[in-house]
Amino acid sequence: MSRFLSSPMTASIVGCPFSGGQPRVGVDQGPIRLVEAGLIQQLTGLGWKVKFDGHHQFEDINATADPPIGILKNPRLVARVTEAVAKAVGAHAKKGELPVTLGGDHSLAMGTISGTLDAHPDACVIWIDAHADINTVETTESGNIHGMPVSFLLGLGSTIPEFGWVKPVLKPERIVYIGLRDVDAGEKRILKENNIKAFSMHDVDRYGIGKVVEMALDHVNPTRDRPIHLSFDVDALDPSVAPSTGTPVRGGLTFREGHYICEAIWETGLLVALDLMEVNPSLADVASVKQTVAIGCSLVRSALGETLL
Ligand SMILES: NC(=[NH2+])NCCC[C@H](N)C(=O)O
Ligand SMILES: [Mn+2]
Ligand SMILES: [Mn+2]
Repeated sequence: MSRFLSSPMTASIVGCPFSGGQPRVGVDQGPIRLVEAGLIQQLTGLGWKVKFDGHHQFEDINATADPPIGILKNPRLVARVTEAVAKAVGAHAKKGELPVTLGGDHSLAMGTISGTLDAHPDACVIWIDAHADINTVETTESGNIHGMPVSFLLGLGSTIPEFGWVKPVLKPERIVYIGLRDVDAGEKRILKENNIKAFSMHDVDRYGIGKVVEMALDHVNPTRDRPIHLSFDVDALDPSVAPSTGTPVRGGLTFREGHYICEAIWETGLLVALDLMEVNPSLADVASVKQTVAIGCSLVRSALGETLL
């Protein structure tokens, strides 16, 4: 059950084979592998009506010259792809469907969250990640835009005309993080200055995942009536659980902690959009890839109502 979705409950798969927000090839194959692994049939099996008419083809966006802006890499490409994703996600959400966006790198969340907030302006965001992805144009050291989407959504840092379509639609009190353990110095400052709530792995150890999810919801959704956008970066999980990802960081969530988060968000009845990002099937050995893709599918199933009993 989700309070904001129309019946029959419809999941719209937004497949985004896109890697322009970071340097490693292969993350664009993530959505393809997730669908090949049977994700659509699995969701149908849970009782969802599933809409999927192929992965997005961003090829007409590709070809043109795209020199760095400052140190930002592929800025025009990322800007135009995320704009297209915002439109797709927004259109699904406005029809009362649940957009399930499969990445691709996490820069895509600039699009997915913009789309969600267009359809549900009072939505909050729960961001599951090893990283805060909140670098600004001023603080980024890598120039990889997948480390920056949150700052664009909040309107932090200096603006770039190429990203003019991104409106500062997100308020700092409407986002909460779980799983952080690799946060750049500049990002720590931004989190503090803007009073953004984050639960690191230290908090998960201290309180347990059950309490952390409850505290996260109390912060962004105290009266449990706001729509929820869940943005899940697979690198939030420990690399022993989900090895095939571009920026693994040890000390992450266990298999059950990751799934618990998805189950608990589903249980709120408030889910309106889901992102599953950063699965990179070209990293690590065949068995690790298979494991990571399988976990990507099972996280999505958990967020869409699969129960253990
Ligand atoms: N979506 C991700 N995996 N992000 C990793 C970001 C790493 C680093 N903080 C950067 O800005 O480059
Ligand atoms: Mn990450
Ligand atoms: Mn991320």
